[in-house]
Amino acid sequence: MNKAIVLASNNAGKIKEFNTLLGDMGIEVKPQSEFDVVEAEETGLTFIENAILKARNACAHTGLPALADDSGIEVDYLNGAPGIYSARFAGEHGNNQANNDLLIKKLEGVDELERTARFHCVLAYMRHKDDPTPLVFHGTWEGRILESSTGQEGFGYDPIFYVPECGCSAASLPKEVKNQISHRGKALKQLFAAFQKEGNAQ
Ligand SMILES: O=c1nc[nH]c2c1ncn2[C@H]1C[C@H](O)[C@@H](COP(=O)(O)OP(=O)(O)OP(=O)(O)O)O1
Ligand SMILES: [Mg+2]
Repeated sequence: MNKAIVLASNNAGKIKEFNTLLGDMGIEVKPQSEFDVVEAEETGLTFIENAILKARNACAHTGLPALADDSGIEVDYLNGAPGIYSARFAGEHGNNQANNDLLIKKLEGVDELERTARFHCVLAYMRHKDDPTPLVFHGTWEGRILESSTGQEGFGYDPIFYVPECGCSAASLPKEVKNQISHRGKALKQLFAAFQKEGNAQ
């Protein structure tokens, strides 16, 4: 029997997307809250390091394989900020409203053509806490920062992220559409292909 995979995230928005996407792939994950995993400190300087820190922490606490996601938004006009600090851009971790307000403020008066940005998602899958070869995948999603929020779906920076390929904000997209084309969707497709190649890494 396959062992359960722990999803090393406490972000409700991410967890929803993972449940849908992984469910479609026939992979079952359980959020780390079900195992009372204490949140890892994100002390890395890259998405890759932070994703591995989170996955390793969940493996260590549960003895199970774990999948972690470290993600964020890179804004060209701000030389890549907020980047790995996206969740704590305005100070308090996970205050989406404050983060979005600050980003809009920092881009006040900046021309549309200079508001380019992209989401990054790095996934790390570790089979056990000492796994020396974690599976690591990276997906990106290109867009630009809007001048105000629009749309009710998604989470985080979605209401201020304009998606040129769709002509609306990420938060205006139906969930299924976002999941197909987002940074997370792209990274997960790579993970799924690797699982299939390994003959089910679970
Ligand atoms: O699809 C997305 N749509 C909108 N915003 C997004 C997305 N993907 C990442 N983001 C933002 C949210 C948060 O500001 C940061 C992730 O920070 P990150 O540390 O990876 O996640 P987190 O602390 O919220 O949860 P956890 O570490 O428990 O997985 O990027
Ligand atoms: Mg985090």
